[in-house]
Amino acid sequence: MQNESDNLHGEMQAADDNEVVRTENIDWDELEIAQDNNVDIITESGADPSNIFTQASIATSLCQGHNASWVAFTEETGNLFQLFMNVVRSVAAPSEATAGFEEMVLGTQRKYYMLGGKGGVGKTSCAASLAVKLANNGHPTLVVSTDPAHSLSDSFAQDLTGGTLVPVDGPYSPLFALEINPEKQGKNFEVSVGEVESKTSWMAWVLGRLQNRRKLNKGKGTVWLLLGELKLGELLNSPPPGLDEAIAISKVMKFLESQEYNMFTRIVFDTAPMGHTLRLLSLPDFLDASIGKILKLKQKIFSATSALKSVFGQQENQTNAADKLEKLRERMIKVRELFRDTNSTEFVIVTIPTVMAISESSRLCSSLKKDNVPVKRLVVNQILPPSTSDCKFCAMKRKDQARSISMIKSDPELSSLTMIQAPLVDVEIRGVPALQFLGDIVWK
Ligand SMILES: Nc1ncnc2c1ncn2[C@@H]1O[C@H](COP(=O)(O)OP(=O)(O)OP(=O)(O)O)[C@@H](O)[C@H]1O
Repeated sequence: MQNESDNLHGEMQAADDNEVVRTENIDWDELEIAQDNNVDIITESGADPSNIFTQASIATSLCQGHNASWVAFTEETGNLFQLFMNVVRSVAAPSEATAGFEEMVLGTQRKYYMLGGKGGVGKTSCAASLAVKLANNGHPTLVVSTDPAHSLSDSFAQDLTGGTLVPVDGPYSPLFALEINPEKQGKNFEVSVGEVESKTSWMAWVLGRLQNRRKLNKGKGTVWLLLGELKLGELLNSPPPGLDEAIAISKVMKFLESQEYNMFTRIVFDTAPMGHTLRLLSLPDFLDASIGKILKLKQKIFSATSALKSVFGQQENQTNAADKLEKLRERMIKVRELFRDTNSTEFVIVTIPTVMAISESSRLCSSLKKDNVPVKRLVVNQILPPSTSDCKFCAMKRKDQARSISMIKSDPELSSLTMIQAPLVDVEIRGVPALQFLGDIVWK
């Protein structure tokens, strides 16, 4: 088998442009070699019908935007190309509404797409396939995972774990991917808060001593009281849910402002499972309250008398820590604004056709709307493709899925969204050609 595969690779690499190579089966790697070498492939797939979908999947990818073409046939049935293409068409177009991809691709001003939903529904595959499609349609694109359980590396079949932008090979326009570790960002926040806390505790102690000795007037006593009220330890011990991800997103926003990265016209976020994302949305209000206190305190301390200034020999460090927090708060406000900006941002909910997933998606949708987050599209992923010969299990599953889809249609929150139905495919969605294939089905 290994030899057969090696032979095929060699044959395709050695082939001249538009030469025809015959093979029984090709996989994604071979497909890439064929594309690179502009080789036409004839797949003699045998009479095994279970092979048809895989071959059809490869066929659509191969024919998309490349000079290579694809034909499959068996000796028994003759030319199966038409049959395969029919399968592709029926599987690729189960949806009643299209995703409105034309609108997503329109314009050169920067747009952000946040994909979110319950864990395991296919958020990452949908986000990565959207990024590939946007890049293939002329947009320099960045895809970022802020989900602590990253699967973007697996999806692109590339190591993206370094926390830096990694170029993805394949699409026509530049595509970069980034896995950002939200927990690490959260830790940096703890350090900043910790710095302020240790300094303020120390100052509180000094101020208390001074006040006891009646060296402070009433006004400075107020500063002392304020210090006591801060309770920064609480902030540290129980950081607000979603903080990690909020910081991660704000970091991305920060570097996107720099000239080096302003070429990106589409940014796709693969967000953490929806609980986190939801709580993230209320975060800036929390930060306003908590960091606001720190900032107020900073102003009070800085307007203190020169006698106090001499006491605070470490004023410089304290300023840095408070400044860091102030900057963080400003960035958080930007994230909140970004989440709510209808012109530049859209939150796409990804779900699967089960009652549980749809109920959760409905709650997510309701919260997003309440928070004024623009949400227009709902991807219902992993729908069983049409079949004429269902086993009992598949027939039951199909019935369940149909019921779930009608539930969406009558759901008060979800029914107003554009529903994009994406089929469950029988190949693993892994690597750029596979993502391109999925993208062409989902994002139309
Ligand atoms: N339409 C589909 N057909 C077949 N397999 C799919 C489809 N969509 C996703 N998958 C597969 O399902 C698995 C989970 O997908 P993915 O990682 O995209 O989900 P996720 O929602 O991002 O999960 P997590 O929250 O755990 O990161 C992967 O193995 C992926 O290849």
